Amino acid sequence: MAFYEALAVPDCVILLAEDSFRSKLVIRNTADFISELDKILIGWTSECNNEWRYLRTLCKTELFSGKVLESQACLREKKVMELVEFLRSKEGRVVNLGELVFATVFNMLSNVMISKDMVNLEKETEEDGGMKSLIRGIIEVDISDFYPILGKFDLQGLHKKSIDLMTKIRSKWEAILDERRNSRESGSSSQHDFLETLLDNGFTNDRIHHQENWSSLLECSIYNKFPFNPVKELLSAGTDTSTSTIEWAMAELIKNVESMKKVQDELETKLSESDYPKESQLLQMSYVQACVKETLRLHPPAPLLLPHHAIETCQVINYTIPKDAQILVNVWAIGRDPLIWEEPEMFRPQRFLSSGMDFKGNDFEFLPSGTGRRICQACPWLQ
Ligand code: HEM
Repeated sequence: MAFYEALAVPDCVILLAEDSFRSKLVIRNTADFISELDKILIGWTSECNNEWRYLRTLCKTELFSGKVLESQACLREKKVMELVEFLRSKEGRVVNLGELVFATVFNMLSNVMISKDMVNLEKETEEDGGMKSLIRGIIEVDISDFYPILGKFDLQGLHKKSIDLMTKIRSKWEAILDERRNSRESGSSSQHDFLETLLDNGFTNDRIHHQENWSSLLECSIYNKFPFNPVKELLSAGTDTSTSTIEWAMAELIKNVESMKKVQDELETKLSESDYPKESQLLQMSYVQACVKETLRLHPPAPLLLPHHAIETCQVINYTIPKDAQILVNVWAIGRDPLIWEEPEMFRPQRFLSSGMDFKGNDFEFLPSGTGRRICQACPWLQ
């Protein structure tokens, strides 16, 4: 059994597997990178400064508290039912499940954020303005986000593409903001969404857009690819992670007939008495929950988490972690470590049935949502 140690460096937690340290932790000097990240985004800011703390608290109370999540359950259930109805209407025809799940998750989140569907299940329409491909473009991973030294070579040709994308997205968001401000001014806005919370809390358009930094941000490698306001950041953080988990779960279940049968049996038994699936019923579906965990073990949507940074030099076992090192925790490798997991490459949901292990960041062998103070904001509450 590998020995794992959690080291609380201020600002981050480093996880070590004693015997295979190097393969699970990548460290590099990032002084330049860090100076770029002093601007404000929840997930990509290097510092747990006041702005980060403020946004994180705002998200916690307004989006992810038990009470808020419960009050929004019917909205998510409605979106799931729309997807089911849509699939029913396509019976016997080929559908792209990944695209449909992406649109469903995106609309779940956009309704919470701005009380609107932003993409159409059937195809991209004039109304959604091609939002789906814009968001897909933003979350395309740029290798230089993890290895900034490669940034100047723009190996994937993403630099120019990102600037075009961000300009388009910005103009769409300006229209949404203007519309909302106008309806607030005329007293006709009755929305209770996250955008309303931001406006109630005094967020100006400039602050929402980080307008004052706009031109300088375009110069820097990370910022020109990532959304500049909390609404957009949450939309992109939540959509691809959830979609990839659902796509991988379906792919694994299609390959593993026995597991698929168990899922179908559980769904049939637990859902037999209701007209439509309710989130509260998920609590009784232990096998479905085990499948989600097993999917996240094998296919974590953020295999290296987000980059962490050591704010002071420290010693971990025999290794010196230098001040300003950027730390990438390879949770993909940890999730497949043969010293921890029996038959690690196999999809075996039953391993979670008796283990009590979850993704709240307390079990260092299984960290799909990270751990410590920078743990995913949404995951610990999604049990
Ligand atoms: C399957 C679903 C998801 C997975 C596996 C996941 C995973 C992660 C991971 C690994 C991190 C970085 C943690 C670290 O570096 O220590 C993260 C951060 C974050 N996630 Fe998620 N995520 C998911 C869904 C969501 C959703 C639905 C939202 C919001 C609607 C969200 C919002 C965030 C935010 C705001 C952060 C940054 C937190 C901070 O740095 O303070 N995530 N997530």
